[in-house]
Amino acid sequence: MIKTQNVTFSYSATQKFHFPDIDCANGQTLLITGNSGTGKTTLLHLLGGLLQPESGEILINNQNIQALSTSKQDAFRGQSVGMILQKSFFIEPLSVLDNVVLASWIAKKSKVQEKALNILDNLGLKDHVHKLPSQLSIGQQQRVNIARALINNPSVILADEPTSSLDDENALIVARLLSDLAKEYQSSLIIVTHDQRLKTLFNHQITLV
Ligand SMILES: Nc1ncnc2c1ncn2[C@@H]1O[C@H](COP(=O)(O)OP(=O)(O)OP(=O)(O)O)[C@@H](O)[C@H]1O
Repeated sequence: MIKTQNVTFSYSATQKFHFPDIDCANGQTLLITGNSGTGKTTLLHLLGGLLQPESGEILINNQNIQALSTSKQDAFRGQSVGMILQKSFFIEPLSVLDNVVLASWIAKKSKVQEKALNILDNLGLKDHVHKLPSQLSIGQQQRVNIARALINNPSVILADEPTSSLDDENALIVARLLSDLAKEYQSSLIIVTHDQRLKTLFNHQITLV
């Protein structure tokens, strides 16, 4: 689960964000919407530890992240948070499979080839595991991104606009897949998006203004 209380953040003295509190249980999906510039990506980066809040608390599995030292925060997040960023960043000379295995090596110092193959298979990428990421379509690359975020069984999955570059059919497939996987893995899934197509799919929503 992930919860926040009174989280604030500023990039400058003239622009202060005061975010609504979040409460997302295991297996649940929370959709965060809002117009451009309302702070969706900023909030996701705060939840993922890429930014530090000015004040307030972020609790993952009841652990207050800010109470940990910086190195412990990094280790904790590496093991308990999976991030799916808007743009896919792969190690281009490595195969799809090796890109996913590498994510487990970085976070846990273990190489989990079988598990990576299973997840990629679940995501319909069985025939593509030995290809280079650049040989896949954008929708397929997005699914590799998802596999990489899931390889360490994260308690929390954070997805930034995971469907905005996809056509209607693939957008719905990816959104449903993410939500189904969150249920299966009992992870909390947070999706930030301005993709109106997702609004009808999820009951649990917050709109930033
Ligand atoms: N690194 C930064 N330095 C200064 N200001 C920033 C930085 N990143 C974002 N901002 C500002 O913070 C505000 C919120 O940006 P953010 O990217 O979180 O919004 P968003 O809701 O995700 O927007 P979009 O839907 O367009 O991606 C914007 O006004 C933006 O210009």
